[in-house]
Amino acid sequence: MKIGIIGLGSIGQMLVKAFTRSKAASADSLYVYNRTREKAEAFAKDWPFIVCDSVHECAEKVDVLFLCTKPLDILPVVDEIAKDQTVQAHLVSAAAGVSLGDLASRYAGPVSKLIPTVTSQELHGVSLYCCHRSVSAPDREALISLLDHLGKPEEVNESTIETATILTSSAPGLIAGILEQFAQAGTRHTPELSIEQTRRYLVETLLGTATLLQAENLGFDQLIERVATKGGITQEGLEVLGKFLPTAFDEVFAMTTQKHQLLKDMIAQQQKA
Ligand SMILES: O=C(O)[C@@H]1CCC=N1
Repeated sequence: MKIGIIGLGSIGQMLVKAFTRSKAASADSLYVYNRTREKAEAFAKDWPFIVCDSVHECAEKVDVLFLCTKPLDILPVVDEIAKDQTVQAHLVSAAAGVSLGDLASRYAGPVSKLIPTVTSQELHGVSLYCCHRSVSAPDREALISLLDHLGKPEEVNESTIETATILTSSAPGLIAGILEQFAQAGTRHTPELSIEQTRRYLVETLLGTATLLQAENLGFDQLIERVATKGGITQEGLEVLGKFLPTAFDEVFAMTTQKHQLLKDMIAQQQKA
């Protein structure tokens, strides 16, 4: 299976690293196009692949093509691919805000949507995907088995993908933001603990927490029960979180939904132009 990637931003780079590390792709089956060729050549020194000269060259060589450009660059790239009607690659757009309908309105071949996550570089994380009806069963299976290399693929429909995006793709950034606040509060409360110490404690604790949850297939409530003695210290902390976090997270979903809508409005403008 030949894999193509358009755009070497953080998601394009993550896919190159994950497909290479997991052996889903080899140096002679991975094709990459980036607007600045030098950046692709420099990256290929550490993570070897074939550097393409154009979007078209990449599209005509591969079976599946991941479009990892900014959302507003996706449709122009699809148009460039669709100009050559002999191209048959399965196009997989990795941009938020661009719908399956948008993609299918510009390209007659198979199209899918992927919401990847930066943690897939370590072969862990959820990859959200949905396939247009134009995607055949074998193309769908081939995509899922590629996504299997990135962690856990989860099929979603377009009515749930935006909320799911916050819980999977945005989440590493949001979790880092939460941990930074936690670390800063720790050092504010006890200045003898440096910010480096409090951050270090939390990173190791995060890793241990995720590993334990997974190893024993624990529910969050079961883990809480294991840590928090009834009437004990952790219980006090949990009560504070229960008071403030529901409003904070409701607001996170409200604001990110607004931003998704703004992006979809801009894509709709592109569709009209
Ligand atoms: O923050 C963003 O706009 C994108 C979508 C999800 C993760 N990154």
